[in-house]
Amino acid sequence: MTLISLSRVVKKYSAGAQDVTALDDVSFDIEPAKMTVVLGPSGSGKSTALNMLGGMDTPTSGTIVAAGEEISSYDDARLTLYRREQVGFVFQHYNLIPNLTAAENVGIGSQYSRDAMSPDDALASVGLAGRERSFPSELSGGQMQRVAIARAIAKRPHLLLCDEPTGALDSETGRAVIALLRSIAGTTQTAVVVVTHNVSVAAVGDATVTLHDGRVQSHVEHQVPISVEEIDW
Ligand SMILES: Nc1ncnc2c1ncn2[C@@H]1O[C@H](COP(=O)(O)OP(=O)(O)OP(=O)(O)O)[C@@H](O)[C@H]1O
Repeated sequence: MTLISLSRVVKKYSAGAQDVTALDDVSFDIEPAKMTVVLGPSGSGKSTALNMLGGMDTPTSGTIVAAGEEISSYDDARLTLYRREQVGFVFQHYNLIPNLTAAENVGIGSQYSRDAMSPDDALASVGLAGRERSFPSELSGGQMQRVAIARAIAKRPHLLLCDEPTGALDSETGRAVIALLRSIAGTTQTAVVVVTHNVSVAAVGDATVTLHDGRVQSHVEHQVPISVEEIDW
């Protein structure tokens, strides 16, 4: 079963007098309960594809269908609801609010959700029980990223989008974060999408979509993904 499908998606930006084609006839599916890695060099269209999946931007042409709804035809108000109810976001630099505790940061991510996990439960699920009252400055990079993941999953999103989630972490901490993201996909119905330019992370996922110059260069399913210990960082 597919959670979200991009079909023949084109995204053009106007940059001064010139148009930039960030996505050029891109089609791929994202499955629930799986981790999909989106790989590609700088400028290949990874963030643009993530923005499309997350309803942060709309295509110039083509369609995006999420859970049976054509979100590419949504107006801003419906896209906001889609993001709020169905999508969790994790960023390279965590984006935590410095003067709020870990639990308060997590609570902010799910304040509009009806069926959210409590911040304490969400933090426990990422291995941070006991750190609820810590401020971001009292946490390591890996712990801050775990708080950010707890914030993203507390509302029980269908889709968890992670843009370079290990980009600011050392290899050991990065492996642990990838292991956590994979276990979230494995233990819930959440579709996890990880954007990276680290080629070795790709084989850890259930599928890898490789972009190049805004086009899908390859889409590979891994029947037996490698373990995080095997990542050659
Ligand atoms: N808002 C925008 N306005 C104009 N051009 C844009 C905009 N956003 C992206 N682009 C262009 O679209 C192309 C794809 O950009 P995108 O950020 O999706 O690539 P990326 O693979 O995520 O790169 P990186 O790994 O460096 O983040 C690039 O040529 C970029 O300059």
